[in-house]
Amino acid sequence: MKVSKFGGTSVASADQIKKVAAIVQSDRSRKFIVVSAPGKRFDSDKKVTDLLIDLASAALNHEEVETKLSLVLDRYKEIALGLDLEQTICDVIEEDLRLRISSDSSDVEYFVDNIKASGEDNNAKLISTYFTSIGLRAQYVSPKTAGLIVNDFPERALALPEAYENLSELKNSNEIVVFPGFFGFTKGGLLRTFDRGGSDISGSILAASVHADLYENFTDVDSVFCANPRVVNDPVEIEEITYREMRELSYAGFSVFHDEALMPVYKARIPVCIKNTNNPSAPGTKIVAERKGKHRPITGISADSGFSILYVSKYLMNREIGFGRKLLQILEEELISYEHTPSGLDDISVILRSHQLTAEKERRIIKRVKEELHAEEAHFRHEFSMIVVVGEGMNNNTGLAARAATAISRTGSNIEMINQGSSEVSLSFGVHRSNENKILQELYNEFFAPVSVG
Ligand SMILES: Nc1ncnc2c1ncn2[C@@H]1O[C@H](COP(=O)(O)OP(=O)(O)O)[C@@H](O)[C@H]1O
Ligand SMILES: N[C@@H](CC(=O)OP(=O)(O)O)C(=O)O
Repeated sequence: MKVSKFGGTSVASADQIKKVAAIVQSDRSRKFIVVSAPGKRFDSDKKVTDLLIDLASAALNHEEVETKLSLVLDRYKEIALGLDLEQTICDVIEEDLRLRISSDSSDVEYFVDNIKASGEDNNAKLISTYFTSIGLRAQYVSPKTAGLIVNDFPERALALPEAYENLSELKNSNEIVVFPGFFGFTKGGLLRTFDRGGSDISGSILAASVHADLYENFTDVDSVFCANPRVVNDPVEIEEITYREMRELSYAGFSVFHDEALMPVYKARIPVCIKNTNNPSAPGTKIVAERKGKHRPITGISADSGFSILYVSKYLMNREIGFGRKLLQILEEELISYEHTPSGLDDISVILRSHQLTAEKERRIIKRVKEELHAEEAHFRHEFSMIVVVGEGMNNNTGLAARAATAISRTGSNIEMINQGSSEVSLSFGVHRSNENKILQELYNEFFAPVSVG
């Protein structure tokens, strides 16, 4: 049996949801359907999740909410109309949203998560109503009743082990289960959402829980490409990719599949297939434990912005026992996680995601590093991107790092940091954000573009 997740673009309009229904009808093993909130219908459109975030912030600031509420409700109304559904489902959605907006907002994080999650929750209700209306035996299942238990981390919750046991009960369902993605509940019953794009995570948890034969992730592209198709024109399609490779790539920019969605299916050894709702007969990309046959040393190149570098230098740092630990502890106490720590004899750089910083946090960190660690120099630099070259074949291939560095130098860009992942499937370059796209293009030309002879 299969768990099939349909992303925001796949459920953005009535026509898209009709395609989803046809996909479900065409294969009886598609028993678990995980859905996102309605996404973008066209490039300049707004995702319902973003409309809901605007709505939550207006409510929190005691601003007028009716206009923002209508923007959300109109999306569902349009979909319901296009699917010939009765008004009742829109009334259910409106009542639900009004309840969420008028709820106690003293716990701001809970209030925002609760409104954000309504996007998938109400869409799942609507889609199961539509499935039933066309004769499919389907039921909406709430993550609360099903027991998708998560930790108490607002906006970035993680599933707890008991979630898998609870969800495994759904295996016995005689009907198609329509399950909203993106959120779960703490042991105390509080709703918490996953990271943005987290419906992929819900699908993966469900697939691992019910021991699915396949986890299908339906989106709006025929496959995962070896580079972002929004930057590189017509990139090579990836037929098969390993969990390790996909984790590295999706972590650093392949937004097509959330990196946290890999762990549950990886542990349960469930293959994943990324497919296109708009072209379901295309084979898609398979994510597997091991690839067979011959393949290129490089599988993909990703790029992601939003990184900062904390640079610290102190003469004889290499001789000082515990320097690195103390430095990282200062970050830990500011609730900051880090990505890489390239170092020299007398200096160290800590690469981290900029969204975790505030001006106040930066000031405190620099002060402590100078006063407590007696660093001679400590400062933050911002606006960096990470370019990650990934491939299982990299460790048997000498010269790849040199080829990549030479390609980057052809763009005239400076490399701020190089890190060869200890897993030996990745090589990361820290570069200034303004150079990100031209570097990605040049690396693509180096490793993937066909060489013309003659
Ligand atoms: N390497 C890549 N391969 C395929 N798609 C990619 C890649 N990198 C970025 N994307 C983007 O990811 C998009 C699909 O992800 P997303 O917008 O989250 O879809 P969904 O709404 O289905 O969840 C594609 O439209 C594409 O622009
Ligand atoms: N709707 C949520 C969760 C999600 O997974 O969406 P999508 O499938 O559109 O990436 C978001 O926008 O973050």
